[in-house]
Amino acid sequence: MVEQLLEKGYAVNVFDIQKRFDNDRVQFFLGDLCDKEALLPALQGVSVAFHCASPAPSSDNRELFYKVNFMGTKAVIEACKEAGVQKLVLTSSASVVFEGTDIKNGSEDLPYAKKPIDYYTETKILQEKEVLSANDPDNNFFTTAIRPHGIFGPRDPQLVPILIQAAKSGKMKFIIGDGKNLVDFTYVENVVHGHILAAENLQRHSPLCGKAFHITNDEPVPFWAFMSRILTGLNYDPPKYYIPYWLAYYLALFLSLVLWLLSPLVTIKPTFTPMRVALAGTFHYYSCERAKRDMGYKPVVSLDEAIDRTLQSYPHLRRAKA
Ligand SMILES: NC(=O)C1=CN([C@@H]2O[C@H](COP(=O)(O)OP(=O)(O)OC[C@H]3O[C@@H](n4cnc5c(N)ncnc54)[C@H](OP(=O)(O)O)[C@@H]3O)[C@@H](O)[C@H]2O)C=CC1
Ligand SMILES: CC(C)CCC[C@@H](C)[C@H]1CC[C@H]2C3=C(CC[C@]12C)[C@@]1(C)CCC(=O)C[C@@H]1CC3
Repeated sequence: MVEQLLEKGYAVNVFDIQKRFDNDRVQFFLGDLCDKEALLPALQGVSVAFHCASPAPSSDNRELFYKVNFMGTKAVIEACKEAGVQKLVLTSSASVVFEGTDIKNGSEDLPYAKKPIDYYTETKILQEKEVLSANDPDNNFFTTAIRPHGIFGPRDPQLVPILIQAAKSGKMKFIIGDGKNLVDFTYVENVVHGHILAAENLQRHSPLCGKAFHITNDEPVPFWAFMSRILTGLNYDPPKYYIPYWLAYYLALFLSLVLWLLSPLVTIKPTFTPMRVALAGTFHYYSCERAKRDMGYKPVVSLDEAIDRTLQSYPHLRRAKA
């Protein structure tokens, strides 16, 4: 996000809880977004704020999600209003409508999940509702939400590293379900492109005000074909045995129950959580027609090119050939 904004000639302030990069062209502010007072200096003189922070879904910490995604988002909104920021673009998630059952070409009109698959998703819903309802043209404050899905690309600490870690420990042997379920994986540059278009098109009377938009690669792929391509691209064997979806789901549920019972004694993070099994074994792809129509969105990097660039960016995860 920072790199594309700078490339387009925008001045950028970054607010984050840890400093993970150095760039002379960026003003960096260190702090917790739950602290409104800490946010204010970063927002002085700013016209657009992008709120992309969240604890990682794998942290599975209900209180932390509630504190950062819900209470923290309220603090971000208050701070934006107090500092005179005119536009707030939230990074939401397409998962706000996902309940663990198939979604095919889902539109933004699907209702929020009544039974979200985890605490992360539960608080992404609360967060999105807060941001969209804060849209207030009378006070010159405009809000919108971008809902990406399955973000991947260079430097992402989740998708490829978690997959390769699982392969290294011999856990990537099984295809969950029949392997035909289509899913969206979205290249990070397309996600960023959608955010910047949203900011540029968000203004009084625009259809973006108070609304959510899917941003995807617009090329749904079978979940297991995508995983296999990443694995083989980094010299790991693709999974080849099939396990029925419900068997995998109930095994993961049972495992999480056992680990919860053992949690006073030992903390173990399982690779196959019920949430990951649900994501691996169902259809979940979304239409980005509304973003095309209302902000002129079109993916700028194709899935093929995105996978190649991603594979090249992780030389340290490549397995040496025997
Ligand atoms: N990855 C995906 O597939 C998808 C992600 N999203 C959303 O995209 C956004 C970015 O996610 P992603 O790039 O994956 O995750 P990252 O972990 O890379 O980015 C989130 C950032 O938020 C920071 N952060 C967490 N808590 C706070 C806090 N209290 N105050 C300030 N900063 C904080 C994190 O810091 P630190 O790492 O130090 O905790 C991290 O730098 C999130 O809103 C996520 O919900 C939506 C759909 C799909
Ligand atoms: C062990 C394997 C079965 C799976 C390894 C890859 C997974 C780590 C990823 C596959 C789909 C990804 C995904 C997300 C995180 C990483 C995966 C589970 C999200 C949950 C991230 C946050 C969101 O908002 C939705 C994403 C859906 C897809």
